[in-house]
Amino acid sequence: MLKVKNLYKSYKTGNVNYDVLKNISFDVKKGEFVAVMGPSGSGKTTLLNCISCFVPFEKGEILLGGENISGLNEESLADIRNQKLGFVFQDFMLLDGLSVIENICLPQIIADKDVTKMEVLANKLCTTFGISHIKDKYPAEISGGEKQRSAVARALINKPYIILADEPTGNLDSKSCRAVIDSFVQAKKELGATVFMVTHDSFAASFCDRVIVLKDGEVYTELTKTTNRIEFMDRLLDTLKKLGGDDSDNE
Ligand SMILES: Nc1ncnc2c1ncn2[C@@H]1O[C@H](COP(=O)(O)OP(=O)(O)OP(=O)(O)O)[C@@H](O)[C@H]1O
Repeated sequence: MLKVKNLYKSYKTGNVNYDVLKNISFDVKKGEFVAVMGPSGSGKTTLLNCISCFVPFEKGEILLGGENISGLNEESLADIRNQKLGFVFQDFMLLDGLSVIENICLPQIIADKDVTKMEVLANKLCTTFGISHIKDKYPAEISGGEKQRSAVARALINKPYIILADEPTGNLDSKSCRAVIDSFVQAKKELGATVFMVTHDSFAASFCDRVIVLKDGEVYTELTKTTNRIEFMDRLLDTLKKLGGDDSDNE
């Protein structure tokens, strides 16, 4: 579903080039729930932004559903962003002037889809994520967890290849955090969704199938859940502790 091959990305500050991503390679299979973790500054957001087609990269390849996005023009990248990617952001990015159901329909409206069909799809997603009772409310009238579940529903309405989530639990209390993670797990189980999430939160990451750990712009290690969530979280915390990062602060 997602293939990253020998990816390099640098930023130029003055005359100096800083290598931020160095020879990153990994795959995410259809229906997998994968997290990216690592210390602050290790390149997680930059990696997500490259996959999101938001920032260009110098070397390497990113394939989405088999299609190589390197070298595509801005118009094609915009199409990919709208039709093949679903986004869930830390601060929800719901439009205040639209109701929950209108927010969920937004990617379909942008893609100029049929209104009746989009309403059917949006209502189904509301049922799946248990937000039918708030679908006519506005973002200011719903809780943080409900906002995130609405954002997950919106990310899924165009049936994207993959959902990209940037710190989706970062602003939430533990109950709302759990609601968001449950909605990803549900999207994976019931809709076969593929989810790729950047997080500092080992509790959230412990619900994933696999965690890619970055250090100084390189893949330090990949951890796969083999037995149960608690054992996986212990291994994650051990690994993050060895890195000396700031990611073991959620327990
Ligand atoms: N637009 C930019 N211009 C120059 N340098 C940048 C830019 N964006 C990020 N960087 C640098 O790239 C490195 C990686 O940043 P990035 O935001 O990807 O790390 P991160 O792992 O997501 O960090 P955090 O966990 O703190 O969010 C950092 O050293 C950062 O200062």
